[in-house]
Amino acid sequence: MAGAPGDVAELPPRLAIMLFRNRVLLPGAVVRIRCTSPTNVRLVEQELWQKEDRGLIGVLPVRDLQQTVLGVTCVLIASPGDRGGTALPDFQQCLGKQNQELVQWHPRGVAARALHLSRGMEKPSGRVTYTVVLEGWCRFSLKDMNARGSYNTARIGQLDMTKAEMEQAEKDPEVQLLGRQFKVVASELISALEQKQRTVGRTKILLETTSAHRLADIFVANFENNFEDRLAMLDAVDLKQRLVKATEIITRHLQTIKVAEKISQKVEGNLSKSQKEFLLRQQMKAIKEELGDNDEDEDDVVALEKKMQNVGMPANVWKHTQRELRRLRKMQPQQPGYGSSRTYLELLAELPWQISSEERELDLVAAKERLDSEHYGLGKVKKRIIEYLAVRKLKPDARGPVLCFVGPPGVGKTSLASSIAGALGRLFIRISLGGVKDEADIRGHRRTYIGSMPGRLIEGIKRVGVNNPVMLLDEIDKTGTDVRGDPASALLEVLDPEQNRTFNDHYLNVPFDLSKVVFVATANRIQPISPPLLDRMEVIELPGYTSEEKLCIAMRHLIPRVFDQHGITVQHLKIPEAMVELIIQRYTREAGVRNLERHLAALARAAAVKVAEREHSIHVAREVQAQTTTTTVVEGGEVADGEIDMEVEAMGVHGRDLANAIAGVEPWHVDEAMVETVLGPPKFDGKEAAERVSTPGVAVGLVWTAVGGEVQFVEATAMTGKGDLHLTGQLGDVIKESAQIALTWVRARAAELKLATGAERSLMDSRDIHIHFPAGAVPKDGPSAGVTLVTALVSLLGKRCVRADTAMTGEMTLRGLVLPVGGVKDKILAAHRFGIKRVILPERNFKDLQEVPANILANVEILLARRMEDVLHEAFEGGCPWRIQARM
Ligand SMILES: Nc1ncnc2c1ncn2[C@@H]1O[C@H](COP(=O)(O)OP(=O)(O)OP(=O)(O)O)[C@@H](O)[C@H]1O
Repeated sequence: MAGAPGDVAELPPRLAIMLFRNRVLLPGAVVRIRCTSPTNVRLVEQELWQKEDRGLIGVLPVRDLQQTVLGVTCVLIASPGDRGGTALPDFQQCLGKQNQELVQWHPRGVAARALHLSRGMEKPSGRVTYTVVLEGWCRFSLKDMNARGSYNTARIGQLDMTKAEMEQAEKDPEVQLLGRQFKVVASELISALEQKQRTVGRTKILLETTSAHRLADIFVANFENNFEDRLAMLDAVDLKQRLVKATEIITRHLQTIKVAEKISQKVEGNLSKSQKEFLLRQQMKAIKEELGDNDEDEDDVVALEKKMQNVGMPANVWKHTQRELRRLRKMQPQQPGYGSSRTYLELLAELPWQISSEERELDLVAAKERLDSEHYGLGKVKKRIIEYLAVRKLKPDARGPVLCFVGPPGVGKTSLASSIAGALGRLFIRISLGGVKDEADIRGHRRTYIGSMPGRLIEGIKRVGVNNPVMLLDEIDKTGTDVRGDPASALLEVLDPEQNRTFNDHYLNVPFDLSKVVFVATANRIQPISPPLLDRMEVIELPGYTSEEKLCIAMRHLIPRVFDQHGITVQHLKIPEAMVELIIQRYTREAGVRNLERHLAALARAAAVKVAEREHSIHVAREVQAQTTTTTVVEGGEVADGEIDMEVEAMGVHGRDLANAIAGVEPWHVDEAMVETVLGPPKFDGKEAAERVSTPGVAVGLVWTAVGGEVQFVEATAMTGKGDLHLTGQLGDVIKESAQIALTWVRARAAELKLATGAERSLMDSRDIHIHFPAGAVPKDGPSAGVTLVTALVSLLGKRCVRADTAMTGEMTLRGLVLPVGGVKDKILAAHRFGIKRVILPERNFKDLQEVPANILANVEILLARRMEDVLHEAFEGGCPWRIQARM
């Protein structure tokens, strides 16, 4: 017998029959069965095992009418788990009784051949068993059944067509169409299965190589478990009927798969978010474990959460934090945004939501002592600070004004603020606002920006770690406005007690209570501070120091502090008062004491080097001494000690120093030469004014700048031209106008002032005048140079020099009136520092003189002028050389 299953050459008229209970073998299907019942063992033995060509047997489905078990274990190899059906359709009646069992034979069966046979023995009983792999071959019909020994044989009739008949039938277009239809459904099923399991490769090959009707049997045998459907397939002898039935069964199967797929998707979707999250988390954990990754990040987040629980966040902030934490948990550390989210949460965890430093009971006497011990002078300022502290003591939650110290650099504004913190027993934090032009610097950037950060205030609060520090808003006048917003308006919110309770930093995005913070501000000038901001502060002015004050500050505060900072003591260095005075006069000309402190530090550094060297030489000298005690041998008549001395000298220590070092520590006295060695030649010699005013056309003015009062020279020169005025030296509009006024006034009074008469007059008017303000890189503005400008012009045109010891200030009008100006105290101090002995002031600035220390007034002669003529009268040696008619 040859050919594939289904290709029927010829079937024998009689076949031994094996009964398949509730199961159907279809042509092309392969099953493995284990035969243990005596009937089947005998059948296999006689019909298959003992026959050489391992012949054919008939497999006949039987339906159980009584649920008992036959001794046949049937396993469908290609479709395991064949369980069979239980329904009873209209069955061709073929009742038989066997072993007391009621079964119903199906009138059609399938001839099968054994692909494989094996014989076994049951262990305890010694009974023989067979395992047979059968392949369905072709359909037959049952004509009658006879017993042959213990099993049945049956007369059969061939149902399937022969190969030739089949080829003929396949040409039928309807068969072809049905065949194609079936193959489409079959391939769809294969693709559907392919997505789920990748073991359908063999079936796919069959799809391409096998004819449709044979495939129909194979597919139903493989994919359909239903007994009735399989029976119906067995009964479908006609090709068309078979293809239709198979298409129907396979389509149904396909639908089932699709529906099952949909359902499972739906079920998956219905898993609650948290269940899904849990599942994924578990999976992630398992993967991490598998990879050996430690769970540090997760632990970190837990630690972060714990930390947050303990910082006492307000309820709304805690809610917000929880949301953010949940977001973080869902992220992978490598994911973009993880880092920023973490940094943000860390900030939330680090902010002192509830942490306040304990404010000790305020002792006003101690506070005063402290202020006095840390700062020399500043009586009025200290008084105001004590008042401020007293109010806080009586009413701790009082919303007092914000103190704003205004004054030139180095006058102690910062250190006063830190003394306030010390007196209150609070921590101190300094926020530098110099150059802040972006509102985001105060309020932070929104987190949507890359690299966003909290503002300086929140950053400061985080740094200081308590919510009630003394916060110094340093250089509040240096905040500017540009397209990036107005920092001053953000500061308004900060300084307003009504609003700062819920200060909103853009980065933080939750309100932070700044109401417990004590704010103190500093500024060099009041003018740049916006009026609303200024309105929220109480301005306390700190003018510059006199030389005497500077001397006291240096002796009492700066020198001890500088010594301490450099690790030296009075045993190492002594700076006499005269030398400090020298430094003040010749090396500094500032309102504060910052440069003075710097110079003293330079001396201390030089002393530190000396001390270190000295200690080294003592060390070396001791070694030398130790050596000299043993080295007493004379070589070539020379004493070895001499050689050793030379060796020590080579290391940079002079014999005298060494002697000193060995004798004991001598303090190093600072003298003039030493000052010059360390600080260089003096910067100011007191002769500058005299040199500069030695030619006509130069006058000495006093101006007020951000760094206090300043001495300002005005130089004027004339040249042939058209009578134009040229101005240089970075001048603002107001000062330019002052120059114009001055020139007009002088030209208008040329005759009175006897500067020019008749023809000279027109000559003078046709000359160009050039006025220059030295220190050309420094911008200058303001009206107070008016009188100086006139004086310089009169000096130029009258060809007489002004007095070198006299400086002046004052605005002037076209009528020659001298108007009062600001910053008088600073200006007088500046003049004093400069070595100027006489100062001409507008008469109405008289009241400002009360602020000037008496020792300054004793050294500087103050001349008050109401009119320009008065100024001119005092500005030149021996009074005004010209007759001036005073008129109003
Ligand atoms: N009256 C004073 N008594 C003792 N030390 C002083 C006095 N005035 C200033 N100092 C010292 O001078 C130095 C500079 O002072 P500080 O830094 O407070 O100046 P500032 O006015 O804040 O300057 P800036 O405007 O540049 O910030 C500090 O070491 C300070 O202690």
